Amino acid sequence: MSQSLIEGNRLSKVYATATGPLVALDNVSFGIEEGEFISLVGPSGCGKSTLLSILGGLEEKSDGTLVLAGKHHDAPRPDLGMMFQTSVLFSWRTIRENVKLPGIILGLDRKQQAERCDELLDMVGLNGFGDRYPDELSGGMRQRVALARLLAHDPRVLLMDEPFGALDEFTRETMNNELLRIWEKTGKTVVFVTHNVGEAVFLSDRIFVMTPRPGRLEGIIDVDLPRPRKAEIMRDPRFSELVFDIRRMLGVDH
Ligand SMILES: Nc1ncnc2c1ncn2[C@@H]1O[C@H](COP(=O)(O)OP(=O)(O)OP(=O)(O)O)[C@@H](O)[C@H]1O
Repeated sequence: MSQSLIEGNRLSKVYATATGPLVALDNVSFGIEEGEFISLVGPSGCGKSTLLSILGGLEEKSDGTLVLAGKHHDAPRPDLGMMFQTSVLFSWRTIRENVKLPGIILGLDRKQQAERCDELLDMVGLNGFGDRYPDELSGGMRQRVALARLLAHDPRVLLMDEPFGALDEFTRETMNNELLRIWEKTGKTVVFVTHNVGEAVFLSDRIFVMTPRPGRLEGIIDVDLPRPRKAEIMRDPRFSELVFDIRRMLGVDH
């Protein structure tokens, strides 16, 4: 059987805390295929960020194995990119300089990076904003910059931790549409953390449903909705059915 791009096998994470060991992830196994859009959903504290950090090589696992593109994986690497809820932009650098930063750190060709930066700003709808500073932009625009920066060094896998969680509902929907458009165009593999079940159904090929204490993978849901997806898909009875099934798995609708 061919190997998945990312394979987690019996992953566990135990944190040492003042009150004793805390099991944040318990025996989590999965495979993620190249080009898939995966969401991790579950209530606060079920281990979504911990799992994403382990996937990003930022956090050490306590047990289990993790393989990325056929190699054991436990440290940050250039074919991974991470994006967080707040954009962590450098306020003294222009938007263009912020977007180019990962490429500079990785020592990529500066001319190519400059061209790519302009293409990316265009792609995220920020054409003409390259010389502005982060403080001059709205929260939604700053997350667009973060998205362009995430793509700047052309990582194979995008790890996104509630990237639009701090945005208002309308901006979040716009960003979700943009993300899907970019994902369809670039064919990246995405792992996306969210509390929002509707957002996960709208975006994903498959949803990893997680439950807390200890953090477990309760089940994996195939989202059998057609693509490309537009907001109208939310009117599809199958959309509501999937949202309901996931909420029930999470114990929300009794
Ligand atoms: N560095 C740490 N030290 C000790 N405990 C931690 C640490 N990081 C996370 N935890 C604990 O591990 C569990 C899982 O946390 P995690 O942040 O992964 O959950 P989450 O599902 O991402 O939550 P949220 O949706 O609120 O961000 C929680 O009980 C949390 O308190």
